Amino acid sequence: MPSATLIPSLYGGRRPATPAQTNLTGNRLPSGPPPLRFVSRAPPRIRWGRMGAVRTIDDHLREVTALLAPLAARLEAETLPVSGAAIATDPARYAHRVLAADLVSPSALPAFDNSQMDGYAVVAAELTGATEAAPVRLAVAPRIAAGDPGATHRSGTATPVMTGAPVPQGADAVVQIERAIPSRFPADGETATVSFAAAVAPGTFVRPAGSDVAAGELLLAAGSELRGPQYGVIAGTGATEIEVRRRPRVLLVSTGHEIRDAGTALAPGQIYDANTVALTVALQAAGCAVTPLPCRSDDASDLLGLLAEHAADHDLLVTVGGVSAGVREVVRDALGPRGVAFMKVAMQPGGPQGFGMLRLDDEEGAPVALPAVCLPGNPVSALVSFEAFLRPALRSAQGLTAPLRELRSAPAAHPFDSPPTHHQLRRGVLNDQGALELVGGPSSHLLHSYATSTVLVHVPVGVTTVAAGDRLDYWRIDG
Ligand SMILES: Nc1nc2c(c(=O)[nH]1)N[C@H]1C(S)=C(S)[C@@H](COP(=O)(O)OP(=O)(O)OC[C@H]3O[C@@H](n4cnc5c(N)ncnc54)[C@H](O)[C@@H]3O)O[C@H]1N2
Ligand code: MOO
Repeated sequence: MPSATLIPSLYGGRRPATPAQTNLTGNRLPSGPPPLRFVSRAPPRIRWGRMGAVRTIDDHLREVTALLAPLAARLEAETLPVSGAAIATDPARYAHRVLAADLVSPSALPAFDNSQMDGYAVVAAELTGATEAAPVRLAVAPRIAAGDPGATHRSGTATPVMTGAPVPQGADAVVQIERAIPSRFPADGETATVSFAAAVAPGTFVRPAGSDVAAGELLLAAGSELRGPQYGVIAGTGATEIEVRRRPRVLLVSTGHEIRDAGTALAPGQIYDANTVALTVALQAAGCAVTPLPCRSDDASDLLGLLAEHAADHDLLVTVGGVSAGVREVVRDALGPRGVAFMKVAMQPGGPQGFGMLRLDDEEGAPVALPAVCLPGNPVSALVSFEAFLRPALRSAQGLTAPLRELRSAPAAHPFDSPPTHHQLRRGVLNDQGALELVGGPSSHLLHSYATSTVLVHVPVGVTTVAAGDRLDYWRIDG
């Protein structure tokens, strides 16, 4: 079985952050202990290559997280009604929401002591000494069903109670109907007695009031991600509305003059746009409201025109493509002179990256500052970069208590080589033996391989050869 290692650092950084550190855009990094720190995770049987000075995944994640951190203050609370009808009517409104403030339970769950079984409520002390040879016989009291008001228990009786029914005051245990003699409830109006051939411990099959959550107790902490169970327990306490964080509004601009929408005819050399769709879904799953506006031009002025029109309505710009070393790199050309830095992370895929506080004028000439994260255009590079940097940074900015995916480790199913100068994030699946099988090669155009994978497998910087059985870190990407 794969072992779980719930540590914050995924990848291993090379230098600790100091309180005075600033990032590439001049923003001061948070002081105190860095949230993501170097943890040596060298598996013993992996051969290590030479380590150069590299920008690690942790280094880059720390800076992207710092860039997005001020978003938190802008994501004010909004009220969300909670009901099955509201959720069924507008499911998108309820997906991937984050609680804005601690939620205190308005009532106790369960609200009253109730029965966990269909059976007889009794006073346990009255069954002391009951045996098959000498059963204890009690008169049957009027039946209590779920939804009936509570009753007061009379000594010397056993009260038929159904699952969820209030246990009558004074009774302290429930005996399942199967253990009663006879093992069926008397008919309506029938005067009867019931016998018990064994003692019962006090508290048996009684669900005490407040045993799940007490009134006034913390129900869910600020930063909780709301899924079915969370909405369920909120409704169960009787709460009808909650405060959630406003979604970050993300302007998603995939670039490239050769890119076209599916459904249109392609000229030679053109390709369909996979990145806009994949990243729209990925950003939505990270809680964002996404505006996908592709830029089908490699001309920086076209991109700047699009940004001038839409920047002010958004909290974050995510671009895809146009960041490497070609003749015209539209994102570099347009954003480089306006506050965004471009660099290489020692990671494959996802080497070329950009981020910073973009400063430009809107259509009316008013200055706008917008955090920008610029991902490389190869589809696998874009998605892996999203996983490694943007997803955790966005989740941190929304105050989520667990911004990172759970990191686990498992043995490699087969041997493979790795470039020692780069972290590798290979795509793979866990096989039936719990070992990691790679899917496809390392190249970053292999989107189908990514789409049929369920995990990202991390091979650290310095590793040249992985043998079958070497333990590697991985995290799931299928949820
Ligand atoms: N001389 C160098 N060339 C390249 C380097 C380098 O360091 N030196 N880095 C390589 C790496 S690594 C990557 S990753 C890419 C990044 O390139 P860009 O961010 O500039 O992206 P593009 O050139 O625009 O596109 C790359 C690739 O991906 C395809 N693409 C782009 N957008 C989409 C989309 N929306 N849907 C589907 N496919 C898309 C595009 O057609 C290209 O094939 O640069 C390397 N080159
Ligand atoms: O490193 Mo690029 O992001 O793979 O192809």
